[in-house]
Amino acid sequence: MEAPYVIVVQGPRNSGKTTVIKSLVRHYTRQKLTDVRGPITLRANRSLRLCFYECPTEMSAMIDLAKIADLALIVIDASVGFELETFEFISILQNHGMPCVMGILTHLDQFKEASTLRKIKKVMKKRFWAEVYNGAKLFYLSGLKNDLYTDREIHNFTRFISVLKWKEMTWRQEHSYILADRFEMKRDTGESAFYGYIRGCPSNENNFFIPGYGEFEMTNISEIQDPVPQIEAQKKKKTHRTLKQKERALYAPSSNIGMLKYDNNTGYINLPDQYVMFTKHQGENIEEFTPGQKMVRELQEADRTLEDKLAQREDLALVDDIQVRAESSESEIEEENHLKELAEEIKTKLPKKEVQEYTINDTVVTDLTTLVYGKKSQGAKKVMEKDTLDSFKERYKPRFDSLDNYIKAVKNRFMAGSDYKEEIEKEAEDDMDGEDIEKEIEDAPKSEKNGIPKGTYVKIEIKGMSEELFEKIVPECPILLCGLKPLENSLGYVRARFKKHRWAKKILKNNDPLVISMGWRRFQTIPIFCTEDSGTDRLRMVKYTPKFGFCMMVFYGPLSAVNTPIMAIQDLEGKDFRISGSGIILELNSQFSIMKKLKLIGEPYKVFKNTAFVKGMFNSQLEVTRFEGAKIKTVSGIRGMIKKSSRDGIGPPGTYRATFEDKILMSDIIFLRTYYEIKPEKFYNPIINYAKQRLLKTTSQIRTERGIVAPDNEDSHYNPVIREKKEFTPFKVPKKLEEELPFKSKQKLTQPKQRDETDVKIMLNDREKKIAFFLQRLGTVKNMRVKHEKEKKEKYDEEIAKKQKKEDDAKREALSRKIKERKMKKNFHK
Ligand SMILES: Nc1nc2c(ncn2[C@@H]2O[C@H](COP(=O)(O)OP(=O)(O)OP(=O)(O)O)[C@@H](O)[C@H]2O)c(=O)[nH]1
Repeated sequence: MEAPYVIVVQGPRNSGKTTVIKSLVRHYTRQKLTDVRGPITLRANRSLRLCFYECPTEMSAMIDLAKIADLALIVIDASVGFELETFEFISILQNHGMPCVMGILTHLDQFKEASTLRKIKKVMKKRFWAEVYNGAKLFYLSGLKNDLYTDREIHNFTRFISVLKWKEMTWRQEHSYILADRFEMKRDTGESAFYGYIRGCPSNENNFFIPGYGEFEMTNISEIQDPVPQIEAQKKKKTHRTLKQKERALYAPSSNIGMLKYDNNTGYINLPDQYVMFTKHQGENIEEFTPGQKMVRELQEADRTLEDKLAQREDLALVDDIQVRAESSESEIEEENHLKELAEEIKTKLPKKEVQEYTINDTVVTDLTTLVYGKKSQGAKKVMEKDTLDSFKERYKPRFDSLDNYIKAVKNRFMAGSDYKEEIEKEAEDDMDGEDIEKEIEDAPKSEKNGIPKGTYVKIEIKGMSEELFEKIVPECPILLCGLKPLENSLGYVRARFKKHRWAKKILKNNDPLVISMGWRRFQTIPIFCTEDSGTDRLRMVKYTPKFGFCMMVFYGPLSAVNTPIMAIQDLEGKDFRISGSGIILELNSQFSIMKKLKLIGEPYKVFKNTAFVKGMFNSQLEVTRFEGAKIKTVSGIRGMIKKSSRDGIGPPGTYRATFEDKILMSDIIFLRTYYEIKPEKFYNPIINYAKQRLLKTTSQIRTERGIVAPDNEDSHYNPVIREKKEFTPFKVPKKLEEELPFKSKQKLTQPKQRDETDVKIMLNDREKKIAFFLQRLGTVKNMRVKHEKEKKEKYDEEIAKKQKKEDDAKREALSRKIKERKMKKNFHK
């Protein structure tokens, strides 16, 4: 049986998480929640039970809930857009197994224009798909009605939930856990009890780990009545699909449902006025009441207890032990007959010997609980009558010499202990065949071996949680009781593949503390980043995580199985994107050897042929002796070996003699590559929920807090490297030698033509050739058209110019004629 599926409703502040849960609860149960706190379990339909949990924005709660969510509802306020919490939560989900995810877009009523709304929906959907996966479901809740989302939209939404394919996750299948929906503390014994469904795998834990609180020893686990039992288990026949009103169930002990309210230790019944039936009203007529109501009213009006009343009556008394001798009534006889029939039936199925002990004795009436478990039962007491007991003893004399032995034998029958197994095995030799025994042995210890099955509602009592600690538990933050595997209880070193999150602002620095979420645990540790040198098994330390790629991370902490995902956070309460990176466990070990690369640099002191004295690499003769035989190299690539420390007088202390494969230059730099082993810090600090925790700070956090400037090392500055161009003397080949050389190696008078690098010949396929040819033709047509138009325009311009010229000539002629005429007139007057 599956426990109710956990639906985590997550979103930034005021995005509408509470309203979504309230609307869903109203849809499923027709009940109104006044506040939303802790897990809310309800029956969605005949075969589906759901448990809603509103996720707070605290990182710890987000991590814990992401680990147990079967469906994550991500509520996004469309009027604000995507916020960091949403991205963080999606990241955490992806890291811890990625359950089903659905998005809900709220506050859409704030967009008045339809076109804007359409655009917003489109943009948000695209972004959501990019973050989650292509095709992820995103719902639009377009507004409120009576402070809840509209029935139609919620109805459509729930249809998707009811047909959802719930994912199975490896981590959960291997671990059992409980999301506590109620908790209480027995102050006298100091034991605290947590109630919830067993999830994941069957539980057979002795200890439970509560993330944020620590590990506690379990004192008792008991199955109790399921507050929202599954209907299918009760009724096999399916009569209807939808739930009847009385089949709707809601269990939300931390929320206020109106009728029931629990605080840490007490439960209250809060009855609305319309349901108050038996409170006395003024002027009521008792004669109109039903007989039942009358009896209640009489009891309410009684002024003395039954005991007081009896005390006054001498003829009556209460007795503690009542001996019962059953008078055989008709129905009892019938029942006995039935039992006899049953016994006969058993006899035919079981071996004779086995049945003998259990033959139903119609005269034996006894308290089985006392007989079997040695405790007195709380119900009515029945005792064995003496004469019956004698006949009982008589009957079993041959097999059991005393009643005690018989009782012991019967007890053994009820216990899955060794006695039982031994006896069965012994009997099997006599008269049972092998198959039956195997089956019985298998059946007997099953409940012990496999634990309490998942989906069972249990009460878990633990000890060791102080009252002070218990007071700190609030239903708003999830309380998980997680089972741990033996490996997960031990500490050691973990090697993981790690990648900085692309949104983490800064690359992570070696030895800076990190909060790691791994398995059920959250803890702070000091990691060392390293890479695996290619071709070797060496782990080489790197100072920072790469900006984009993967690297290794080694840290100390509680162990988890290989391939368990991990997630790292540097600042739990930071304002920027809080997730620093993620990875996966590759290896567990008691120690890892990480090497730090060291490059020692020296320069030649004196150079002989292939031998040179090198100074500046070491400071003393002793240092040199440790490195005798080590390989060295010059920057120009000439390899060599350290031979011996130089004799006194040659060079400064630490100078040594080395041989090279070629003669080195005085200007060469010689370097020696060595490795220095470093050990990761043995630091592990579990994250707690119940108090403000002192966490280790990074160096940069301390510097910022105290206003300390980072030390400025001149050597660490990046300076532009300016290299003078070296002029080499031209290479001369003696004339005689050149004459003997083949033509290929002779110096050429003309240099070969330099190929233009940009001139790359493109090989076209047939289709591309066709396209190119077509484009070329189009180009020709276009060019012709342009040419034609140009000619036409030139012609037109020419004509216009000609016309203009003609007009100008005519004007000029007319003007000159006029001038001539005036002159002639003047001359005539003279
Ligand atoms: N106009 C409008 N208001 C909404 C919508 N959804 C929620 N609200 C309002 O937004 C406010 C916050 O809603 P809640 O459901 O309390 O949001 P929450 O995410 O639970 O808030 P916290 O619990 O404070 O983080 C309430 O006043 C709601 O009535 C919506 O779709 N449209």
